[in-house]
Amino acid sequence: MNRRILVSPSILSADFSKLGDEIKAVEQAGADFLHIDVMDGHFVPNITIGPMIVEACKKIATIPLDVHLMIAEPDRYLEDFHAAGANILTVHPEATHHLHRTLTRIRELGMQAGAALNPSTGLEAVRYVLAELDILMIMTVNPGFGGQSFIPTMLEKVRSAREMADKSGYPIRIEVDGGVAPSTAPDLICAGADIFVAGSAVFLRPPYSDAINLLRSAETQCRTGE
Ligand SMILES: O=C(CO)[C@H](O)[C@H](O)COP(=O)(O)O
Repeated sequence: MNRRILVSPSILSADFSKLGDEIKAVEQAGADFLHIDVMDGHFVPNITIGPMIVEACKKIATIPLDVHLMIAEPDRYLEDFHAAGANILTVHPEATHHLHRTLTRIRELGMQAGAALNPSTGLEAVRYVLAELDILMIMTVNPGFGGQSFIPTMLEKVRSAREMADKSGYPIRIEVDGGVAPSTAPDLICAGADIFVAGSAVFLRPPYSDAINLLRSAETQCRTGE
């Protein structure tokens, strides 16, 4: 297991009254990406932020913006999020009729393409688009809210996703989102995850550098079986 673990703090758990400072703080604490959860109150029950806020984040952040679209008909907004400064754009196959076309367009625009699977969605949803994928995100909670409990059966799904990605021969990263914490991180790394989205485990556990290092150090526990 030689993959470097990347940490993508989710600003959903940040203090929005001082978002700029929060972004600078997680960057200084060693975050690899900045995770931005876009929710439309339709595909998921919650409503969060749109391209305008992504654009504002881009003015502050120097690390890549990892934008997760939890919205219906994401194809309508790919250009907007690209213009706003997204570096990675992740969509849900459950929300688009033509995933292959969506992923292709994301890459054409110059962004990395991600597909996120709800807990109940099987890996078959992405099997035939692996060539178009940079990141496969396994949702380890039902999308919509921060601070939910990790769904234990998702571990097996992460393992199968890693196997499928490795067999494909494409350099696909496995990102996990939801309930990622020091208690769940070692098993997730052992199962093959290499990008951690973490909202409450970072923003609600200052100092942020300790929180991020704690998640990364789970790698050692996996290697040694501690
Ligand atoms: O997509 C999400 C929820 O739908 C999130 O990224 C969420 O912010 C993760 O939060 P936590 O780390 O607190 O579980």
